[in-house]
Amino acid sequence: MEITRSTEYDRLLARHHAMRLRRQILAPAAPPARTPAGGRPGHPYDGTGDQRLILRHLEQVTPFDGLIGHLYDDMFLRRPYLRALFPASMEFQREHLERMFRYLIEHLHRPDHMTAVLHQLGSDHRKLGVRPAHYAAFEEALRAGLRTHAGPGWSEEAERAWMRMLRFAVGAMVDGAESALTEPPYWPGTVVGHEPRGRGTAVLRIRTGEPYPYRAGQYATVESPLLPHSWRPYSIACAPRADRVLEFHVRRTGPGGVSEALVDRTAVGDPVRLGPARGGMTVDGGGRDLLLVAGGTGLAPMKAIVEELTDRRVRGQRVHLLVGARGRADLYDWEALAESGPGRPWLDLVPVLGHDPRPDGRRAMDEALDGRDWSEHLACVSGPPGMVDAVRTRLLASGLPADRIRHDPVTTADHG
Ligand SMILES: NC(=O)C1=CN([C@@H]2O[C@H](COP(=O)(O)OP(=O)(O)OC[C@H]3O[C@@H](n4cnc5c(N)ncnc54)[C@H](O)[C@@H]3O)[C@@H](O)[C@H]2O)C=CC1
Repeated sequence: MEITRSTEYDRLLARHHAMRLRRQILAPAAPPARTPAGGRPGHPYDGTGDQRLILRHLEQVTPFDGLIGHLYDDMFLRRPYLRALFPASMEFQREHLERMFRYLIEHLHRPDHMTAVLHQLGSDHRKLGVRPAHYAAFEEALRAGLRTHAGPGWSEEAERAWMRMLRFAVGAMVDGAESALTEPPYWPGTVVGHEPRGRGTAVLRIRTGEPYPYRAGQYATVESPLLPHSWRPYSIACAPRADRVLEFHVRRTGPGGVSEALVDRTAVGDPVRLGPARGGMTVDGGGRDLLLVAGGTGLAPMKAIVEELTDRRVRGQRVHLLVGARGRADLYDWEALAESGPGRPWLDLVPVLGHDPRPDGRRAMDEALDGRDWSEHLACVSGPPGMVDAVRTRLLASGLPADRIRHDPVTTADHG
C-alpha cells in the first residue's frame, strides 16, 4: 500500500499512544494493588488468584448484559464523543464483549494461552478507529459499571482483580496492534458485481484498491457505509486473483443487519471496506484426499479451496465436496460449480438436499457421509454452527483425528 502522509502520521500517532499506554500499564500498579499489572517484563501475569477472586464474586456482576449495559451507559455519558466509534445498534458489540469477558475469566489461570487471540483482537481493533488511549476510557467505564451493577456490597478486592485482568488483556491487545502496524487496518473496495440468487442470497464481487493478501479458505470482515462500524465476517469465495476481485456469498438472515444491507441495499459501484484476512481453514500440502462439507452459504470457502486446488493440486489427490442445501432451488451457485466438472475429474461434487432431521434424528448430511471411510482424509467443514458441530462430532467418532478437521470459529451472531 502506498504510504500517504496521513497514514504515516496515523501510524506515528498510534505508536506514540501505544508507548504512552504501555508506560502506564507497566508502571507500578496504582495503590493499593501490590500484584504486578499484567504482563510486566520478567514478571509474567499469574492470573490464578485473580480468577479465583473474580469467580468468588461473580454473582454480584452477572448477568453480564446488565454489567455491560452500565459500562456503556457510563462511557457514553462521560465521553459522548466515543459513541461515534460504535455502530448504531450495540447488540453485536454487547454480545462480543460478553463473550470476551467469559473467555478471559475462563482462561485467566493460563494467560499465555490467550496471547495469540488477544494480539489478533488488538490488531483487528485498529479498523474500528480504536486508539490505545481509548482503552483508558474503557477501564474507567468498566470500574464504574462493576460498582453500579454490584451495588453497595461490592468487593474492592474483586474490583482490583478485574482491573488487573483488563490491563493484562489490554497490554496484549496493544502489543498486537503495534506488531501489525505494517498491515493496513482495512482495505477500501468497490462492489463490481451484485447478483441476487434467491432466498435472500446474493453473490457479491468486490475489487480492492490495493492488493489484498489472503489464502483460499480464509474470511474477511466487511463493513458497509450503510451501517458504519458494523463489521461482519464472510468467507472469500474465490482463490486470490490478479485483478484484485474477491467473491462473497451473503445470505440475509434477518432485518437490519450487515447481510441485509449487502443483499438488499447495495449495488455495483458502492464502496465497502474489508478487514484483514483471517482464519485457519486453509489446505496445506500433504496431498491427502480432501473432504469438504458445506451447508448453505458455507459453500463460499469451499469454492475458493477448490479453485486453489485446480492450480496447486498434488497429483492423484481427490476432493469430495458435499453441498448441503434445503432444496434444489437453494443450490444458489451450483451452475458455477458444475460447469467446471469436466475440467476437474478429481472433484466429486455431491448435492445433499433436505434440512430437517427425520424422525430417527438423522439428516441428509448423515446419509451422505455414511458408508465411506474418511479417516485418512483432511476435512474442512463450513456452514450453520449446528451443522459444523454435528459433522465434526461424527467425523471424530469415525476415527478422523481432531487436527485433520478444520473449521472457522463462527457463531450464530456473526452473520447478522
Ligand atoms: N456467507 C459465508 O461466507 C459463510 C457463512 N457461514 C454460515 O453458514 C450458514 C449458512 O446459512 P444458510 O445458508 O441459511 O444455511 P441453511 O440453514 O439453509 O442450511 C444449509 C444446509 O446445511 C445443512 N444443515 C443445517 N443444519 C444442519 C445440522 N444440524 N446437521 C447437518 N446438516 C445441517 C442442511 O443440508 C441444510 O440444508 C450461516 O450460519 C452462516 O453464518 C459459514 C461460513 C461462511
